[in-house]
Amino acid sequence: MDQFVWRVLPLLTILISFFVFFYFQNSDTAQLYPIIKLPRNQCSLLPHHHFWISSKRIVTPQGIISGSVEINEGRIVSVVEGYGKQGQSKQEEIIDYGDAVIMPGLIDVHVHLDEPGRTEWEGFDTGTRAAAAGGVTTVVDMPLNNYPTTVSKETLKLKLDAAEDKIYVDVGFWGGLVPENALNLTILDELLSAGVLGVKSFMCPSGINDFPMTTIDHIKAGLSVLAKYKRPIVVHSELVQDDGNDSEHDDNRDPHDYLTYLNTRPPSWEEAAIRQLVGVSKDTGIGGSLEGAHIHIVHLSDSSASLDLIKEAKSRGDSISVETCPHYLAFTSEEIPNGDTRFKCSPPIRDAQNKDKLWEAVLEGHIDLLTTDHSPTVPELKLLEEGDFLKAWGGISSLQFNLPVTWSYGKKYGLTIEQLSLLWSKRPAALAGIESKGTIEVGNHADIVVWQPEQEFDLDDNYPVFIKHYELSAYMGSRLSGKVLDTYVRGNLVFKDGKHAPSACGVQILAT
Ligand SMILES: NC(=O)N[C@H]1NC(=O)NC1=O
Ligand SMILES: [Zn+2]
Ligand SMILES: [Zn+2]
Repeated sequence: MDQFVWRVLPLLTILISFFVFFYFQNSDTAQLYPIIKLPRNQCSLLPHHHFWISSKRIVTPQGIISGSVEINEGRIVSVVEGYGKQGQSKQEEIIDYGDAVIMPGLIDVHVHLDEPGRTEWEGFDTGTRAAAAGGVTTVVDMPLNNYPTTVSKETLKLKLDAAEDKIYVDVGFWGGLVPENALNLTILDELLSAGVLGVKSFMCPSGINDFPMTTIDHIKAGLSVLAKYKRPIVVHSELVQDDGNDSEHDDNRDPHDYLTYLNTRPPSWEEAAIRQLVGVSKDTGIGGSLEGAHIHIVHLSDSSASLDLIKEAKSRGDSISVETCPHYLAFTSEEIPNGDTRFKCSPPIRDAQNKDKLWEAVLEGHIDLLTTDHSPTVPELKLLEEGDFLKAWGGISSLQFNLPVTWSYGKKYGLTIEQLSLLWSKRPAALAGIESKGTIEVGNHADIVVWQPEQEFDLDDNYPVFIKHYELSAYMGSRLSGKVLDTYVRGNLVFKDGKHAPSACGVQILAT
């Protein structure tokens, strides 16, 4: 007997060591996303660590099912058809949402949170409260509008410090590609190594002095480093052309007329920028000199020539993608009232025919994903009273309204709930390289929005809106359908019935 034990014991020890080793190997993402930072009752409006949510409409990668999602310690541990698990008896741990939709939380990869430096425009606290209230469980913050801009590992550190203990949803960060770090690639390398998910650059003036524009050569230089890290560049794709009507210096033009502004930024600007980008993206495909890098075009507005260039690049195998924003899918230039600068953004909102074509491209899958480009400012710069489209800040504030706006306008074009979920969760997660998010699947973070597509509501002064200066949002005053009921971030119920959890337990997502 003794002899047997002595033979088996070393074997057992080796086996256990292997298990322990592989367990910790696989839990490396836990370090990236600590599930619980504070006592649960402060992070969540629910006391449970382990519970089921059920409904007749759960959006899974395999389609919509009637069933239950089991959540334990922040992760999805089972997805089953039917009510709860067999033998599961504690009724209070099943939350039955009836026919409300249970869907992956939205992932908005284009949000300007403006902190530090311009917190009076928008900040981590207000911005992520708005996200939670809108069913957005992850945002990726843009590197500009904050001061200083996020263009080095030192300025990223300022961002991370500013976000500490203020975020209600998970937040990742884009760095900025500007001439300075494109000409000194060590700075860019350090920024990427510090954890930004990729970089953002402008091919035209950004409106922010310490975020200068990049030429295609700067972008090429940046891509050589991004290829090594396998991370994307996201590009504001407008290139100033001579054909833009320089209305600012034309005294006969009325700055209160939206068309005056529209004519200053024609579709040819987007086309020219994208033509240069697809000239470079040809090397991002398999076997290309920039393999591993990826070019993503932000907020496409032109649904004609620009889109054709992107389709062509995709069909030859380039690593390239494109987003558009709800405001290009909801509004048309014909409808924008005189002097209503709430609608000013760049590229501009174009005509009704362009909007129809943009929807067609979304529904046919040529546009990969949706983002807000949530970019608020203070009333003094939005110039609503003056109504001057040429001088007002360009940026639309809408983070909290992504879901109802996309749904309200999209359903008229035949958008399905599954398509909406691909556009707002799965594909944005893939672009940002955020693992474990974006779909309701076993092992993923329990990032979930529960919403009622059929429920209508008025976005009036009685509606709880959390974005800063919400009165400047172009959506205020509209009637929408698709009300967000509850939002879970890593199993924490962070928003319910107009209220947030007592503490901000979102985590910072850093690439490794
Ligand atoms: N700096 C900034 O937020 N700019 C954004 N605003 C806008 O309308 N388009 C943009 O790129
Ligand atoms: Zn932009
Ligand atoms: Zn932007």
